[in-house]
Amino acid sequence: MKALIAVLPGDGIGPEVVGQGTRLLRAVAERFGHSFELTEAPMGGVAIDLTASPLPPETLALCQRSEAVLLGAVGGPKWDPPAKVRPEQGLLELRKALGLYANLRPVAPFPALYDASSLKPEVLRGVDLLVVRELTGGIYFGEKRRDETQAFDACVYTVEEVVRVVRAAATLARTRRKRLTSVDKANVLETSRLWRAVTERVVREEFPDVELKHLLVDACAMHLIKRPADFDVIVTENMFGDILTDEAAMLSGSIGMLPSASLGANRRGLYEPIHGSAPDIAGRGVANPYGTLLSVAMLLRHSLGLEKEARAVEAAVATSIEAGTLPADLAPPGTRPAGTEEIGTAVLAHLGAHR
Ligand SMILES: NC(=O)C1=CN([C@@H]2O[C@H](COP(=O)(O)OP(=O)(O)OC[C@H]3O[C@@H](n4cnc5c(N)ncnc54)[C@H](O)[C@@H]3O)[C@@H](O)[C@H]2O)C=CC1
Ligand SMILES: CC(C)CC(=O)C(=O)O
Ligand SMILES: [Mg+2]
Repeated sequence: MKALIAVLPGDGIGPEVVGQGTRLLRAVAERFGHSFELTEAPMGGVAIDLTASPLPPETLALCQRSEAVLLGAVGGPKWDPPAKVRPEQGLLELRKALGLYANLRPVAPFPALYDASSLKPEVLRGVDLLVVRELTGGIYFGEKRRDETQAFDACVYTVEEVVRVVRAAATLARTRRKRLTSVDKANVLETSRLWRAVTERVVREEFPDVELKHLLVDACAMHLIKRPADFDVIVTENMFGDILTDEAAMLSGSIGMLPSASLGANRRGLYEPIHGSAPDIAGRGVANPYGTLLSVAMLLRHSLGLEKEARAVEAAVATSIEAGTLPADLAPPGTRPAGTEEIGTAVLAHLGAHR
């Protein structure tokens, strides 16, 4: 198949991990007989430096005409306040402009990495959960104001915004263990009371075969590390999903392991690891690229419909991890960690074996 893929490396370790992602996409195209046209564009801090805008119109237009977007990460101290324009605004605008309201963040720790996690192996055994985070509403997109004495961030959710993300999550739950946990703060927030009522109605009327439970977000943070194997699909609002998935990443051993897919009404999707630009390790060639490589698998599956290729990538990643090719954030003490590029090379080598 032919596909146009936009590539937005971004800032910090973004270009390092995305570099391995594009190598992998080219290798998949070559080995499976596809034609992927990869076009790079600036987004985030690098775009502010070039154009004064974190999401230049040309970058947005490229993403809009592409089948999929592969992104690294944006942000860094260079663009922190007092800078007026922030790289993160570009990412929020891009998600909104592409209508990507459902952010899928799977958490399925590799057994070979149980010892790298701060949790006990017996807690991690059997963990296979999917967080569906609402991505284009809530407090990240509400009106913001600030004066000398106070600041204000509005959190707004409409019924329609909740309906569509809950439908997406329940549809995914149907393909899994049919268990959906909706996470909110309905004991305090009005938006959460709306969220809970709408979720109840949508699941009862449209997904009677899916078991629905509700959890308050603070309790969910606890249950996620106490009994993570009990969860199947979690659906939650934008900010709660952002925070809970950084926490859930610790089940997998490192934040560098988790991929994501951001989807909307059509097949076009944005694929990115869940981590940020990691300025503390940028430029050293040591960043963990596995989250990005697994995001490539999600891109192949969700936007291009290439299931066989997606599985081949996931199998190559699993083989590389089982073979002990581990970056500094995962390598056991006393072992030599593999660099970012070395990991990319190992995964390409294993891809041949998993055709
Ligand atoms: N989607 C995006 O583009 C995101 C951007 N950010 C931005 O990134 C910048 C840094 O934010 P932080 O809070 O430090 O979060 P971060 O996720 O960039 O880093 C947190 C910690 O995890 C480590 N880490 C992250 N990814 C890693 C990887 N692939 N391999 C090895 N170690 C990794 C970092 O070295 C750091 O110690 C900020 O400007 C923030 O706004 C943060 C989250 C998401
Ligand atoms: C706008 C982003 C920086 C928010 C974030 O942390 C994420 O999407 O994971
Ligand atoms: Mg985050």
